[in-house]
Order: sequence, then C-alpha cells, then structure tokens
Amino acid sequence: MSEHDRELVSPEAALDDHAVESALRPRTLDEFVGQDRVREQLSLVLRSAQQRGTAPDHILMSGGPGLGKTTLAMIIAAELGAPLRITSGPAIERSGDLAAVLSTLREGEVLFLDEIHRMARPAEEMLYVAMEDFRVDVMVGKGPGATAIPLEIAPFTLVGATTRAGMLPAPLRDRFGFVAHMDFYSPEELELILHRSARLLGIELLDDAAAEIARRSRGTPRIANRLLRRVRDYAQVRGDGRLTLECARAALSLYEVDDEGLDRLDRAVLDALLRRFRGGPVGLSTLAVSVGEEPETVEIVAEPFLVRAGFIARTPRGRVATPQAWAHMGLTPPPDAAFGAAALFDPDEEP
Ligand SMILES: Nc1ncnc2c1ncn2[C@@H]1O[C@H](COP(=O)(O)OP(=O)(O)OP(=O)(O)O)[C@@H](O)[C@H]1O
Repeated sequence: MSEHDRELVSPEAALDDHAVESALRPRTLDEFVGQDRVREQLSLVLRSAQQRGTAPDHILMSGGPGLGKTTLAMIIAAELGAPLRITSGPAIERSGDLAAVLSTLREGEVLFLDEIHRMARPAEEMLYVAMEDFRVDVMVGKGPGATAIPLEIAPFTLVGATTRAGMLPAPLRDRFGFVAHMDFYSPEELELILHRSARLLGIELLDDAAAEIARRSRGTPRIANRLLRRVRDYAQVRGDGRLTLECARAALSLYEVDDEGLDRLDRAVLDALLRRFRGGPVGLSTLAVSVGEEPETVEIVAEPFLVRAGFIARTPRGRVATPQAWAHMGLTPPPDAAFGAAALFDPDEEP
C-alpha cells in the first residue's frame, strides 16, 4: 500500500490533516456527536466534581484510532475550565521525563497522556504514586547510595488514552476512577458529523451524499472527515462544487473505498484469509506477515472493524472468515471452510 493510499483510508492522522482536524473538533460535550453513554457518564463525573470543588477522578479512554479520544480530552479540560497539558506514552522514555511533566503541573490541570500503554515501565510506577498521592519520588544519586526525595505535586486529573486497554497493567488501570469505552459510530451519527464538518468548511453536502460517505467511513469520524475532503476535491474539479451522491460514489470508488467502506488493507487481510488460509483459522501474526504489515497494525487498524462488520470472527484457534466475507469478496468457500468455529466467537477473548 502506498503512503498516499494509507493516508486516505487509515484512521491514523496524517500530518497535513492536523490543521483541518483541529478546526473540526467539537469544543463542548453538547457538540460532541454520539457515544451517548460515555457522554452522559462523563458529564456526571465532571459536574459532580465541580459541585464538590475538587479535581475529578482520573479518566481512562479506550478505543481505536480516530474515534475522538483526543477531542474528548480537550472537551474535559474545557468543561472544567482547566488548562490542558498533552503528552504521549512514547515521549516518556524514562521516569525523569514524566517527573519533569508532573512537577510543573498547575493545580487542577488536566494531563492528557495519549497511548499510555506505550510508556516506559519505570515511569509507570512513578505515575501510580502521582495519581494516588499527588507525589513524585525523585531519585538522587546512583547505586546503593541513591535516595528518593518525595516532591509534592499539585492535584491534577489524568486523562489517559489507549487503543488497547487490555495491555495496561492492572495496578495502572485500577487507579482510574472512570473508564470510557469508545465504540464505532453508527452511520446516522457519522452523517451528523459530516453535516457539521461540511458547514464549518463551507461545503454544500447533499443528504444522500452524506449518507453514502457515512456508510463507507468504517464507523470512524476521522475517516468520515477525510473522505468528505476527498469528495469535495472531486466535486470541485469535476463537478459544480456541490457534493452530490454521484460525486460521492465516483470519488470513493476512485480512492478504492468499497461499498462497505473496506479499504485496501481490509481487503488485503480478507483476501489473504480467504485465498491463502482457506478462511482460517489463522493466527494474527501469520495473517499480518502475509499482508506485509505489523501485527499491531492489523490488530488495531483493520481487525476491529472487520469483526464489527461481521467479516471476521475471532476464535480461540485464530481468525476465521464468515460467510459474509466470502460473499463480499466474490469467492466461494471450500466445502470444509471453518465456519463452525465462528460459533465459538467470544469478543473478549484474545486468541
Ligand atoms: N464525536 C465526534 N463528533 C464530531 N467530530 C468528531 C467526534 N469524534 C471525533 N471527531 C473528529 O474526528 C477527528 C479525530 O478525532 P480525535 O483526534 O479526537 O481521535 P483520537 O481517538 O484521539 O485518535 P488518535 O488516538 O488516533 O489520536 C477530530 O478532528 C474530530 O474532528
């Protein structure tokens, strides 16, 4: 897959998208579309803390890329009227990196720690203490003579985000008072998001075009907004600027987003699963190698949607294609295809 293709269909943010993405971010909980349960729960956590005049509990958000975790972190800070500090797990390579952030927090500040599961282990331990006791133990000296000097820090609210809640060590997970599970968005919710974005970008988006783009956006607002921009390009260059159903269909097929919203990576995964592994069961790493991707990319970017859309089932023996996958790819399953194993599907189980 070329970089260009990946940029179009991947839920990961591409660099030049950031300016537009931040312009399109909802600023308040009321403007935030969908995730109704999370919104309601979060609103209670925030309001009650405000009434008590204390910092709210630490908040963990789990969910795939592009579902709105960063947006929600910004909204949390805005709703609390608190400053926001943003960092990420990979940026914290040593506990000293974390100590530098924690010791400069202001009272009530919201610290957004993206990809929290990728933080260095020693820093994790420092974070436990900071979250619970608002203290960091700064190590002075080395070897047997090293001493820990406790340093008080201002009470703050940690907002952690992860694509893999299951990978967080239990002691860290347990220190969050509230865990928000972000799910894929329904096509109706994505339509609302698209209309809102079109309004902000000054684009004339017709209802049936919005429905078409929403249906093909893999349940992900970031993808919906990105496809909207590509359909806009098409309408501008080849049409009269209005985003009609015809424009949407033509542009999406040009960019190889299929009827179900599957992109090149999704189709490569399905193709390998069906043709090479006769529908499975096959392990995730083997599947990833056969499409030339990291297992993490297949697991986080492609698989959740393929499972959700009913093309793949995760079974204790590996990934299995469903009859719907064979039909979608226009292939006939062999007589011994392992559909039966799909009955063992348990969404919480990691084969
Ligand atoms: N509920 C929503 N309503 C409207 N727009 C949304 C919503 N959620 C996300 N978006 C849009 O999608 C884009 C991506 O969202 P965001 O950056 O918050 O995702 P994320 O989950 O933090 O992804 P990543 O983990 O990859 O950074 C934002 O620019 C925002 O415009």
